[in-house]
Amino acid sequence: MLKPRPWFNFGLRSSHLHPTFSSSLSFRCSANRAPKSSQAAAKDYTPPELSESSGFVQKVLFVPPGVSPDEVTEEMVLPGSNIVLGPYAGDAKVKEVDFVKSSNRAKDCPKDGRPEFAMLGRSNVGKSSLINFLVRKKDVALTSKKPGKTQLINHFLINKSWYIVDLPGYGLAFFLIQLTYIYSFANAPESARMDWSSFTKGYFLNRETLVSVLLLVDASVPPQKIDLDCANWLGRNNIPMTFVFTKCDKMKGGKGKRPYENIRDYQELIRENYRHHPPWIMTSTVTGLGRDELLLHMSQLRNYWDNE
Ligand SMILES: Nc1nc2c(ncn2[C@@H]2O[C@H](COP(=O)(O)OP(=O)(O)OP(=O)(O)O)[C@@H](O)[C@H]2O)c(=O)[nH]1
Ligand SMILES: [Mg+2]
Repeated sequence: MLKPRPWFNFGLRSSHLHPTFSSSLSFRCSANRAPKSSQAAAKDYTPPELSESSGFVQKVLFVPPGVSPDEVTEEMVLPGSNIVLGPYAGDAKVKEVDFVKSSNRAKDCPKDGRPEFAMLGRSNVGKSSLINFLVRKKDVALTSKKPGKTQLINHFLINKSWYIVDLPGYGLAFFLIQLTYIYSFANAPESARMDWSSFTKGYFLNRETLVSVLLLVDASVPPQKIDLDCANWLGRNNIPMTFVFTKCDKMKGGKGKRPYENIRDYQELIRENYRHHPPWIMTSTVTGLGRDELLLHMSQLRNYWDNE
């Protein structure tokens, strides 16, 4: 039996064709106020006006267990995110990390019942780097400039009490095809694009101790259909997720969009599919953006999980 995770009922729409509420999330990052660095990007993003109804708060902010939407104030929203900090947050420091094992099937993963967070995202999005960043160690998880580095389900035990799980990336074919400029693949059916191995899918569908997926999305490129497909697949299967935008330090020049613009575009697409916006947060392993905030978010989910 999967433990209920009531904080993650985002209400995935059955059809992607019916956006029911308009674009009400107020990004105050206008083109005239383009931030100079990614840190500035996070600071420049201000949460929506909280004077509006609690229904509005629920649509754009992630309100965790223990918090009523009516009591949310701007100070409670973690910088560079839509995440409200609640009473379950705490004990967010990483004091020690141990690599436990690599598994090639969900069945072989640790069975000690400890809660875990899984890193999911396209190959090369920065999953392994984010783990090293969170635990402040260089080489706990192996990273590479070339996609396809992580091939198994890798469990890292934090403070002897919870796990971060590194996974192989999806979309390797997509990545290679993009490189060779064959864009037709982008129009392939979802099933064809969701090319990550069935063992990874088995992990998501059967892992009882999974508190949340961290779905990593590269903020330095425009929204990719494969990432939206992945979010929808998780939503359809009631698997809780947090969007973690990576590489927020990368600044595009010329016509290239800046990370916060890509994030805004991505969120507009997500909003079409969900009644409540899932939690999201901006990060950069280069500038340190989002580390403490993400750990706090993970702590509130984990502590709630532990107490239920
Ligand atoms: N500029 C920048 N580069 C990053 C960031 N995070 C990761 N990278 C780089 O992205 C590349 C891929 O990182 P990995 O962590 O190996 O990516 P992965 O998602 O684990 O890739 P697979 O194991 O192939 O699925 C490496 O060259 C990293 O240095 C970031 O926040 N900013
Ligand atoms: Mg990796």
